Amino acid sequence: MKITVVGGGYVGLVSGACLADLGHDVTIIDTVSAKVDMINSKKPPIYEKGLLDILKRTVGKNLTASTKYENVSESDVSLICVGTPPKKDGSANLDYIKSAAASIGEELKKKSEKYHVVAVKSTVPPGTTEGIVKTTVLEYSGRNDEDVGFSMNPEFLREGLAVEDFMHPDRIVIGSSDKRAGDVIEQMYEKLNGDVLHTGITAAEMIKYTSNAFLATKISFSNEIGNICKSLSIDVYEVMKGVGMDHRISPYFLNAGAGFGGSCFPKDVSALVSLAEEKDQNPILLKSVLDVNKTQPLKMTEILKSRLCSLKNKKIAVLGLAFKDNTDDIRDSRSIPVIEALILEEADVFAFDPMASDNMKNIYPEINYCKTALEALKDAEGCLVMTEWPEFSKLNDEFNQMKSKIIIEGRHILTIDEKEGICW
Ligand SMILES: NC(=O)C1=CN([C@@H]2O[C@H](COP(=O)(O)OP(=O)(O)OC[C@H]3O[C@@H](n4cnc5c(N)ncnc54)[C@H](O)[C@@H]3O)[C@@H](O)[C@H]2O)C=CC1
Ligand SMILES: O=C(O)[C@H]1O[C@H](OP(=O)(O)OP(=O)(O)OC[C@H]2O[C@@H](n3ccc(=O)[nH]c3=O)[C@H](O)[C@@H]2O)[C@H](O)[C@@H](O)[C@@H]1O
Repeated sequence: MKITVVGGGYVGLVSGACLADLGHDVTIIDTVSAKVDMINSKKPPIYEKGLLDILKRTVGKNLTASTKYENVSESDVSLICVGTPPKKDGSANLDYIKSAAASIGEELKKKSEKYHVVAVKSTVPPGTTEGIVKTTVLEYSGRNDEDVGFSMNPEFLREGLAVEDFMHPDRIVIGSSDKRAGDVIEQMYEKLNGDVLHTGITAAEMIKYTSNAFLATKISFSNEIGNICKSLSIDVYEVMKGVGMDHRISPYFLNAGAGFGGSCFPKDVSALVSLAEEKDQNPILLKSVLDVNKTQPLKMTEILKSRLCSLKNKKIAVLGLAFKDNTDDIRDSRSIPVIEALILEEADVFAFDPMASDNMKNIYPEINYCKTALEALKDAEGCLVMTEWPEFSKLNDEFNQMKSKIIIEGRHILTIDEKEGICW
């Protein structure tokens, strides 16, 4: 199958590379020429485990990247994977979606014999695929919806595990305007084993928001229970282990701590709140999910301040800058409000992250970036652990180099005894 992937970011690049690895002919289109050049040189612009090997196997054979849309009309499917970032009011900015749909439409105008399916993989509010993508593609192409099909095929991959998740999905959701379009998308995934669910287009759009909102709710719920547990001197991890053994609950996403970051949970829950409010609903549960998440990281600096009295001019180690382990992505990382608070308290911040320091330097050039955890910890008076990097579990003697061993953990990752959890 010939596939055009529009947008070469986390979702587009991983999806495009994996689809090429499954044997399809794939062209990734991105407006940023530096990204396109890197992909064509087999250098992933983002870090994802396994991605480099796939690019080595496929670029120059059945995977190519381009800034031009010229191959669209020859392909069977175009997958829209551009960003849908939050606007100031929390609603989703759909400008990139509209512009991608217009460019696809212009290309489809040129050769109009071949049946083509436009599928949206980006996370979009219900109504977007039909209300914006379909109308724009049909307007710009001059075609009708008999020879262009439309689908919404949400992506559920996690950063850091993106290749693994794409290749081994729990489910493949295919929302489509008609059976023909849905069957083309199903065929695209025929080599994968996930359960396939065909739905209407708006239901598929809503499945994506609901999945992310539910996972975010599990985390904020665990954090609230964790805060209660801390006040009662109970270990929330022991509690959640017992709770998660009920198969109706499941043990996943019950890790209490500094809260959820990343480019999707905060953005998607806010967009769902905004959608609900547009329809005169008051989504109190979802608003609380965001409220718990906002206050959670600041509890860490509060605890630290209560232990040290003042943070002024004190060396504080921040371990972990990425929003989670195995990624260099710092979007909405819980370490951002923590660094902000430490700067306000005039602390001397010494940060270490195995991958994300360069990205954080662009936001906070004024703090110190260390090459090792030891460099950050040596003579520090306090330490905040912000990311669940597995290698932090191996740290032991390094903590003995601290001036005072006050260690507040926002993730349940350390194995040493002298530590305090944010909510356990
Ligand atoms: N990052 C993730 O783990 C996941 C993201 N999603 C959703 O997928 C969508 C994309 O997310 P990411 O890949 O993280 O975004 P990203 O920001 O990493 O990538 C988007 C890419 O699209 C390109 N682009 C923008 N406008 C374009 C246009 N008109 N034509 C061609 N390229 C264009 C940008 O240059 C950028 O490289 C979002 O809706 C997100 O919510 C869904 C599942 C997982
Ligand atoms: O739509 C998306 O972009 C993606 O969002 C999340 O994936 P991702 O944000 O990459 O990472 P997660 O592993 O879900 O972690 C998100 C945040 O929650 C935190 N988290 C996770 C699990 C947990 O139990 N507790 C907890 O605080 C992590 O530290 C991290 O900050 C979803 O897990 C994916 O299914 C979805 O496709």
